[in-house]
Amino acid sequence: MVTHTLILLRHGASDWTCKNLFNGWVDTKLSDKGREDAIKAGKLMLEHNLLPDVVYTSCLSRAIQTANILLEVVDRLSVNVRHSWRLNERHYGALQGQNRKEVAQEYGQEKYMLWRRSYDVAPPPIDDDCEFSPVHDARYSGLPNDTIPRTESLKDVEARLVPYFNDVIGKDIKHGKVVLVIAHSNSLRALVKHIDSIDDQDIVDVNIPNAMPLIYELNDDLRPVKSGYYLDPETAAEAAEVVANQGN
Ligand SMILES: O=C(O)[C@@H](CO)OP(=O)(O)O
Repeated sequence: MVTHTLILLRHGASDWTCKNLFNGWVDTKLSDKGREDAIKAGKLMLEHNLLPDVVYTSCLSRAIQTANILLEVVDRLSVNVRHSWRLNERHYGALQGQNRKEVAQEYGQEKYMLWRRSYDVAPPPIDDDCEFSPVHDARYSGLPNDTIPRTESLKDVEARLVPYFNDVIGKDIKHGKVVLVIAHSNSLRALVKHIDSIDDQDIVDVNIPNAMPLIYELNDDLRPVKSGYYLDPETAAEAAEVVANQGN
């Protein structure tokens, strides 16, 4: 049976992640640590001879910066990098720009975790006149106004992302290209949920660490031949635990 390689990677740490702020669709940039994260991820992929033929990223700078740094490390700056808003982080609504710890303290741990990790509960929506709203951002000017989210649950992310995975990214995978997808904590949770057929309840416990390559071998139907695995499972598990506890 022919299998195809898909590599999923969350961008390196952003400047806001380091300050414990919710990012969402806000165009935060990589921190110094995030740049180092991207270099390490590239080196690890090089060590394992996992070299992308094509890269898909979101429209957000932290993912694009990660792609650029990583491609330089693996000496593949010439590969196509395709951007899509469908790979963007989940829109965190009115929580964008707020401190995780303060949100947890103000609304309580249960609500905080419901907003952060539940499948179908979205945070309160952002106002269009808020400085963190994407409605006036030129990169989304081609989208109908009602397609631009004001908040999203993981379910909403899955709905906008899975068709793009199946119809666009999937085409390259089926053509035998090694595909690297560089996205975000929650857009990758939605993708992993879809690929691994994870239950709505169980996805609550899945956390994706920054810049840890997660490898899938897929068949022609884009179904996993075996479950996804991290190239450095121990470090990935520790880093996922840190993500899970952010804000506690
Ligand atoms: O801030 C965000 O948008 C995400 C990380 O990118 O946060 P969390 O992991 O808490 O969902």
